[in-house]
Amino acid sequence: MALAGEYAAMCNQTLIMTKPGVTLKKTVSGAPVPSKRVCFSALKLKNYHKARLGVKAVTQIEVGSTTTTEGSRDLKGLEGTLELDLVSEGELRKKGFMGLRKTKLVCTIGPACCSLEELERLALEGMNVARLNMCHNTREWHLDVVRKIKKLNDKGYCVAVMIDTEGSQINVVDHGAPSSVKAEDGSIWHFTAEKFDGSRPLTVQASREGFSEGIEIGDEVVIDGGMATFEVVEKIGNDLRCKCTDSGLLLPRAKLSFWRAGKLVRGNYELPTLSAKDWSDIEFGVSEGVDFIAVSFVKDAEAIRHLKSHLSTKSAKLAKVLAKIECVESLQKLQEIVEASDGVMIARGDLGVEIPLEQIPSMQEKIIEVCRHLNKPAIVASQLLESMIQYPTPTRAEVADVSEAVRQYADAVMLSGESAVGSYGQKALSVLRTTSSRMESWGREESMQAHLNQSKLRLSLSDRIAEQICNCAAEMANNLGLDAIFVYTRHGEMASLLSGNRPNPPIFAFTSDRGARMALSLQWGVTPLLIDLSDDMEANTEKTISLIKTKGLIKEGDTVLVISDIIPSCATQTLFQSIQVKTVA
Ligand SMILES: Nc1ncnc2c1ncn2[C@@H]1O[C@H](COP(=O)(O)OP(=O)(O)OP(=O)(O)O)[C@@H](O)[C@H]1O
Ligand SMILES: CC(=O)C(=O)O
Ligand SMILES: [K+]
Ligand SMILES: [Mg+2]
Repeated sequence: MALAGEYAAMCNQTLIMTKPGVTLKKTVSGAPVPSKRVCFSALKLKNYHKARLGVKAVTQIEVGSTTTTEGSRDLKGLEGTLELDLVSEGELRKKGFMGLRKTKLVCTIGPACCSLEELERLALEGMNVARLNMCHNTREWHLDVVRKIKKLNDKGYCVAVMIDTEGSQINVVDHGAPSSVKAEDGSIWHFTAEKFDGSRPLTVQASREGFSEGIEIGDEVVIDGGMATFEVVEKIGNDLRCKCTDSGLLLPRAKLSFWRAGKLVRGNYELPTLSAKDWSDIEFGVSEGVDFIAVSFVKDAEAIRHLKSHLSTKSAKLAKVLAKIECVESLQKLQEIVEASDGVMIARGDLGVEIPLEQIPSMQEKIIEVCRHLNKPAIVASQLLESMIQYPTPTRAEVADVSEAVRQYADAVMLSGESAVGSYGQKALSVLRTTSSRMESWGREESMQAHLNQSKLRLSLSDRIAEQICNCAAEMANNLGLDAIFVYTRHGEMASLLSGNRPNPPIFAFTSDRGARMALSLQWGVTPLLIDLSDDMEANTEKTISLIKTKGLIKEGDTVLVISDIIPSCATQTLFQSIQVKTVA
């Protein structure tokens, strides 16, 4: 058996392989389990071998199928509640296991969708994560949105909250008009950091004092990655006089970048990744218990490590730190940044200001690949359905862009202005949802999953065992055409490792850790559920199957693969890990 062979090869000095067909008496936390074994072949590391070889953990891999015999076991103490969010439950009822969407949906919240009713409509439409961009609006406004989302979660939704830092960027603060202004070819503009009253025509106030440091005559000022271009013709103190060389629109908060001979110029100033305002926003996020902190303009892994270690001293519930890949430096240090972070956002808006647009698609594919190898979630962001800010239908090209992100197995796709300020936010979300689902089912029908050679992520034997179990479990679930994967997980680790394999059946992750449940909201194919778990795995499985059955979401004959990273706290402190296939009786 390949699975057993792989195991034996991995740690052959510690495992004994039994012959296929040999039935081993299974014990869970010392208790015999009255489950009917249909077929059974197994590997088992016995305790005496453990002692003889000086191995700390016992690993039992069971490959076989059992029929759950509900009722044969004393179900006392198994009663409890299972928090499955309303939306997944509805989807499951309507479309069955394979109908569950795998790609997660992130919505930027703004004035167009910030009432409780509007937020609920987005939640119903499938929003998994609500993003708050700290560049915009007030602390009170953000607080109000966070509180409303908590209210929705209390009602049975499961929407995680992400804050996105402002970061150090140079953008237009004022250009003398409430909306856009056209810069005409040959017109001369004045760029300054000074505040001015609205009456000065052809003047742009930039967001940073030192914006012109290191900039020379002849350099180019590019607006929003190419919306308009100027040439610096004179420096007057810290101000720049510029001639428009490529006419176009200046939008409110447009981004400025500086170029010399086709290369991006970094001024002498070194802007910190996290400004004083960012730190204050992070304190706010921590105090409100947000689930994700997305860090803008990450230049190296150190900024991420620094924030993570700061957070670890702050509270028991750790927000996950996402690195936004949106500048040249983040591309140059991609691997180390992804390694240090809990996931990334491919922020194509600013990335397109810093690299030529034609490089964005290949960069996106590369970043997703690096993330998949390191098992970190990746969000594809910006302009996915940009035209829907104004129009009720997307362009065909936009639908193709969303489909491509799904085909590349991004964990999540994101709406920006479409939901924050657009007229058709809910409709845009529905386009993301239906497009993702269609692409996912097409991929399954055509068996397009290229099996990813998982890089060896973990160093310790027990972590590598967990990793290998998940790789094998995902392959088994696909090959056997199982209905679902049930993973019982303390902190989400095994659910995440399973997700990394992009298996066909949905992954139901049972956890008693609220933070872990929310963090899993961003992971491909995982439906996280909250439940009280005990050390008795058999009891956990029976309890969940019984509760899901009571809800009418699972029926006789359904087959589920069961794995777990729950380590019993029994006296021997043995690590118990198994793969079981259960047929619901
Ligand atoms: N909280 C908010 N309040 C008001 N407007 C918002 C808010 N959040 C977003 N917007 C609007 O939606 C637009 C798109 O939002 P988004 O956060 O994606 O982008 P951004 O500000 O261009 O850049 P970045 O994501 O790089 O910080 C913004 O330009 C802004 O006009
Ligand atoms: C999302 C974001 O920050 C960007 O696209 O630039
Ligand atoms: K931002
Ligand atoms: Mg950005």
